[in-house]
Amino acid sequence: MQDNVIPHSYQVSVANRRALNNHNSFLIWFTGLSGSGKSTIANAVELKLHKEGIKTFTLDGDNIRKGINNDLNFSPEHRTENIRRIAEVSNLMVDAGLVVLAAFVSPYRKDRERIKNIVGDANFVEIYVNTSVEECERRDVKGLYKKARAGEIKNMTGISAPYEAPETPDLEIKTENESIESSVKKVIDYITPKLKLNNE
Ligand SMILES: Nc1ncnc2c1ncn2[C@@H]1O[C@H](COP(=O)(O)OS(=O)(=O)O)[C@@H](OP(=O)(O)O)[C@H]1O
Ligand SMILES: Nc1ncnc2c1ncn2[C@@H]1O[C@H](COP(=O)(O)OP(=O)(O)O)[C@@H](O)[C@H]1O
Repeated sequence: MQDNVIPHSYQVSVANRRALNNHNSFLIWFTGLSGSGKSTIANAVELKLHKEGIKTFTLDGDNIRKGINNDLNFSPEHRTENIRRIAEVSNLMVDAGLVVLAAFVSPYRKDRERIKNIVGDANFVEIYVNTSVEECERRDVKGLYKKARAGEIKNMTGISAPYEAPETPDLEIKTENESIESSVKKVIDYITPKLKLNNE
């Protein structure tokens, strides 16, 4: 379908943009159940980076499922398409020189593999926010687990739809007996060396 689409070659490269920003650009992908802590950690990490002068952007359900992906539901096929589009948007933002933080349930391993292929292995950090479904249900931040138990929500990840945990994430955060500050510090410690430009 795209055979006759021939990309233009641009004169400003991603390396030029990174150099201008004086930091590297890449995608930090948070995966985990609803209520596991993805948004909380991503937001706090972004704030810390922003205060350090790092150019960032956060992608999450609010700006994606209510906007560009408002045609998608929670069927396996639509979740796959949801993640594919987010990966493509992330790829553009990484090319634009940003540190992108993405917080999505992203329950399927093959979909997360595809993100890595789209943005490139070197530009992808996978963080598994590992919180048990029991704890997520106790937290029930948005009341969705209650609705799922009552049969009002179908395909609820962890209850009536699968979550395929990462086997070799770059970083695993277990939030159950850990403060938010401590989880955030683990992420910051992991990504800080990656912010340095490759030629430094
Ligand atoms: N059926 C079902 N399963 C899981 N989550 C549900 C569902 N229905 C609505 N929600 C709410 O939508 C948020 C998950 O959207 P995502 O785009 O991250 O999902 S996915 O990656 O496409 O699986 C998720 O947000 P978070 O709580 O921030 O994870 C939920 O609030
Ligand atoms: N170590 C932790 N890291 C992140 N969230 C935590 C942690 N400990 C407790 N929480 C709580 O868990 C909830 C996570 O909700 P949220 O960030 O919206 O999850 P998600 O984005 O994965 O759906 C918040 O109420 C948060 O205060």
